[in-house]
Amino acid sequence: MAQPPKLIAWEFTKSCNLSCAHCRGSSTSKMDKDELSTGESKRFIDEIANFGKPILILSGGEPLVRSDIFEIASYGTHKGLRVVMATNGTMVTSNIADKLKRSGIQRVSISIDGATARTHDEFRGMPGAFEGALNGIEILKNTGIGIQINTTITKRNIKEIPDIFEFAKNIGSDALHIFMLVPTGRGKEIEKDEIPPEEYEDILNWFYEKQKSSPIQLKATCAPHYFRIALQRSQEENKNPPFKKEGYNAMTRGCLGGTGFCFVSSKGEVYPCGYLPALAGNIRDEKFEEIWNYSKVFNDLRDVTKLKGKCGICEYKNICGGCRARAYAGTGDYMDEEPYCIYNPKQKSRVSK
Ligand code: HEM
Ligand SMILES: C[C@H]1O[C@@H](n2cnc3c(N)ncnc32)[C@H](O)[C@@H]1O
Ligand code: MET
Ligand code: SF4
Repeated sequence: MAQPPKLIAWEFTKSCNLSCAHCRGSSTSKMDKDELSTGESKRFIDEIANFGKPILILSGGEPLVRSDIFEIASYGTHKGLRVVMATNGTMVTSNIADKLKRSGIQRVSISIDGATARTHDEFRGMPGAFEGALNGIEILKNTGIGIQINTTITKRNIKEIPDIFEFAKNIGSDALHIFMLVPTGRGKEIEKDEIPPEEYEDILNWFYEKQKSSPIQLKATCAPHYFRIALQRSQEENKNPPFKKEGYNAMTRGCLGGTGFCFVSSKGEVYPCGYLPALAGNIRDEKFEEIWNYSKVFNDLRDVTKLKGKCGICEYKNICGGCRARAYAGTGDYMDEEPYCIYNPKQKSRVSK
């Protein structure tokens, strides 16, 4: 039987006050009537808590758009889950930050996609989004909630990443997590803004160098080949790889979709991650535990022998495994090779297609 998930990201609502260029959920201000109700949300938390004790990421859309978010966060905390929230930061007020704190939320991620207001606002589709996020960060910090900065890397901000790192340190955040643009949802429309594979390699090597002396945690999410790079580099340097196994700063394996992580949509659909539209089931029809244990897609993802192309013959397939969402976006097959990796596996045997 599979281990219960260590992390669940929950699109608590699809609705959002922004309309970012890359948004995987294609979120807008439109409210969806079919979202899980407060009661359904609590029953979902009961199911999760009876099964495991994962970190529950309340995400969206913009989770603060829903007024029952505090009730749900408190409910999760009381059931023994570590509840965190992902927000664009623009809706945070002192009152909201107090309620988040009281609901037991210990860390909140705020997305910052540029070191300047201009880059961030253009990407996030709203003038003032940068100021709003900075204001939100300040308030959350004053309330004593831990801050994580989430940054999606694209051609539009690649040159600003060192400044975003400085920014994340200066505002006293606990962590900077970088995300790689996945061409899904509205992200499909800005596919041209994906940085080329060689630049991925450069930025992830830069990231590896920085994490050696960084006072804040640096984590590359959805860049599974960071694990290959960090392993290659640490072997060259005769060092242990820089990965923690437990807690908020854990990094265990390249892609955790289906093995340690899953995504639940606002309508209760369960997916390996928010960027891979391969449906595993719906919590309205089946128990979450059954979907997690028995769905085809999760079982496929747990079996590295099913990986195709160069991922299938790669000596790093157990710790990297490629981005399954990017493979799916490229060919429609989520077990196909990761298209944004420049590494050539040593084994030259026949590549299964
Ligand atoms: C919307 C915001 C967030 C999203 C979409 C997100 C997404 C993800 C994803 C997709 C993974 C799995 C890595 C992979 O499959 O490549 C992950 C891992 C993780 N995230 Fe986040 N995350 C968010 C916010 C947070 C927050 C706020 C925290 C902590 C307070 C956090 C802590 C972690 C940890 C501990 C892991 C596990 C890493 C491992 O064991 O390898 N994340 N996140
Ligand atoms: C949780 C994080 O996911 C980011 N995010 C939203 N859509 C995409 C996408 N298509 N590709 C990569 N990251 C994305 C948000 O900007 C937020 O920072
Ligand atoms: N709206 C939040 C953010 O921008 C969380 C979800 S993004 C798909 O970070
Ligand atoms: S990325 Fe987040 S803030 Fe931007 S539109 Fe999507 S849900 Fe809203």
